[in-house]
Amino acid sequence: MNKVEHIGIAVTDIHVAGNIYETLLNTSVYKTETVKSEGVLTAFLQTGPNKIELLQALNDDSPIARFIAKKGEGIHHIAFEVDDIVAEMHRLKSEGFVLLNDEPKQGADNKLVCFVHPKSANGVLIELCQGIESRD
Ligand SMILES: CC[C@H](C(=O)O)C(=O)SCCNC(=O)CCNC(=O)[C@H](O)C(C)(C)COP(=O)(O)OP(=O)(O)OC[C@H]1O[C@@H](n2cnc3c(N)ncnc32)[C@H](O)[C@@H]1OP(=O)(O)O
Ligand SMILES: [Co+2]
Repeated sequence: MNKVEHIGIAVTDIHVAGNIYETLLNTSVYKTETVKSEGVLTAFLQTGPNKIELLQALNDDSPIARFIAKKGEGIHHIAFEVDDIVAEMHRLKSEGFVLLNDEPKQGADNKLVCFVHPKSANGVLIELCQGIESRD
């Protein structure tokens, strides 16, 4: 695990939240992206080396919709950058962590991602991210 790649925040309206975080961080949303496979619309902001990913549900089946229904808006996950997501998935699995996908899957912002169940990490949903351009 190299560093925190982004912090994911579940929001009901990505435009309202985007304006709030642009003012708060004194920066602009640099990318919005729909990830249909995840049922999410995302918006990214960067301040220094840190990224914030705002996430709005595309439909009621979205994990974001279920999260907000249960817990309201707020921090949804912490994503870590890894060099080799397959190797990290094997390592975590061998250490007994519960992975939510068996293969890396397409994430936002040009990443391959995998999620670790919150029950494996003291109630925190963890995302592993590998930049697609860094794959050989
Ligand atoms: C990929 C695009 C983008 C990117 O960065 O590239 C993203 O980050 S997309 C983010 C959205 N996608 C995901 O979150 C995929 C992984 N998530 C899941 O598979 C589910 O959301 C899961 C399994 C974490 C929860 O599923 P579900 O909500 O259907 O189940 P429960 O409501 O029964 O939850 C089980 C248990 O976990 C607690 N929970 C749920 N979500 C979270 C969370 N984000 N953080 C912490 N805890 C969470 C929930 O409260 C239940 O606990 P319990 O004690 O039983 O109430
Ligand atoms: Co994320």
